[in-house]
Amino acid sequence: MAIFRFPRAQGQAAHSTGGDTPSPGVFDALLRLQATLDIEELLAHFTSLISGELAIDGYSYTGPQDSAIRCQSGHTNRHALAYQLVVDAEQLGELLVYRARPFTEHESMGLEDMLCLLVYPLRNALRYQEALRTSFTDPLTGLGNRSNMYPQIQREISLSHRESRQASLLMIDIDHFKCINDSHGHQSGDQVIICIANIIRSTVRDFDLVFRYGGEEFAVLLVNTDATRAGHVAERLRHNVDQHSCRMSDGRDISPTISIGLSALHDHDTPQSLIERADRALYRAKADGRNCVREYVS
Ligand SMILES: Nc1nc2c(ncn2[C@@H]2O[C@H](COP(=O)(O)OP(=O)(O)OP(=O)(O)O)[C@@H](O)[C@H]2O)c(=O)[nH]1
Repeated sequence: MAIFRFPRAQGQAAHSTGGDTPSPGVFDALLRLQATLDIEELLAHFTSLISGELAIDGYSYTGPQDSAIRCQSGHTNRHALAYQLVVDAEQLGELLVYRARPFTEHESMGLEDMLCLLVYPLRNALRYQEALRTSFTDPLTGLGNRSNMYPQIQREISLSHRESRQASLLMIDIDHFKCINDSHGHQSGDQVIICIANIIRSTVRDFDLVFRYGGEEFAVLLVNTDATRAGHVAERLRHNVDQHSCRMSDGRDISPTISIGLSALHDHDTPQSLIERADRALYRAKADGRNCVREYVS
């Protein structure tokens, strides 16, 4: 894979001979590339821009490490041009374009000229996506945060209604967490929150939605799960936490417990009404002595 660095070093100047003033077509393409922060849309503009010079069958793009960004369009084929994109030493991921016929030297030089138009808009789009991701993520646990939770639950409610499937919500609270903070310190409290978040994530399925609701409280939307099955999941989760000791960085172990409130999705639920019922069930679990699961009953 070639490394495409921008700005280019001297001697690697653009290959085109058209002078410094961009042609109206290139200027127009530049405007379109700069008008979007959506990576898929950006790459679609870019591939339509290069298609005048270079017939390709498809492309694939992988964002920088840890970004989980993957886009592809069309199909792969026998021959590929592959570039690792770097701008001002910042890694922007890898782009591959495919087709059946081999690429000529002239075509690969042409593509490299076009990549000069892509890299800054791509960097802007990646930074924007990262800012979005950060604003929706709880920095302590890496789970979705509360502002991420409402739109995601709303989306899942709509899907569940449309596809006539069930869903259930668990509200989870660490018991006597104030005592943990008071006896072991706030930092250990944070480590307990991380430990519980990890147990929750590893107990539920990958496509269930897990959020840190705030403080020592979590919410889990169990997708395609009725109240009976949600009760089993909640009990397994409670049991897993009860049986686990959280190892602190100073070597001490803390053994927290959790209380769980459960509510199944109703026909006319909003995220708020579903959360409110699960919260009431959670209060009942606390009132019943903690370290237990309670389902909302009207
Ligand atoms: N370490 C740490 N503590 C937090 C965080 N967020 C909230 N807390 C603390 O969590 C504690 C919650 O206490 P309470 O709401 O009284 O609940 P509790 O002690 O768990 O009691 P029950 O829920 O009734 O079992 C408070 O002392 C908060 O300051 C956090 O991010 N880290």
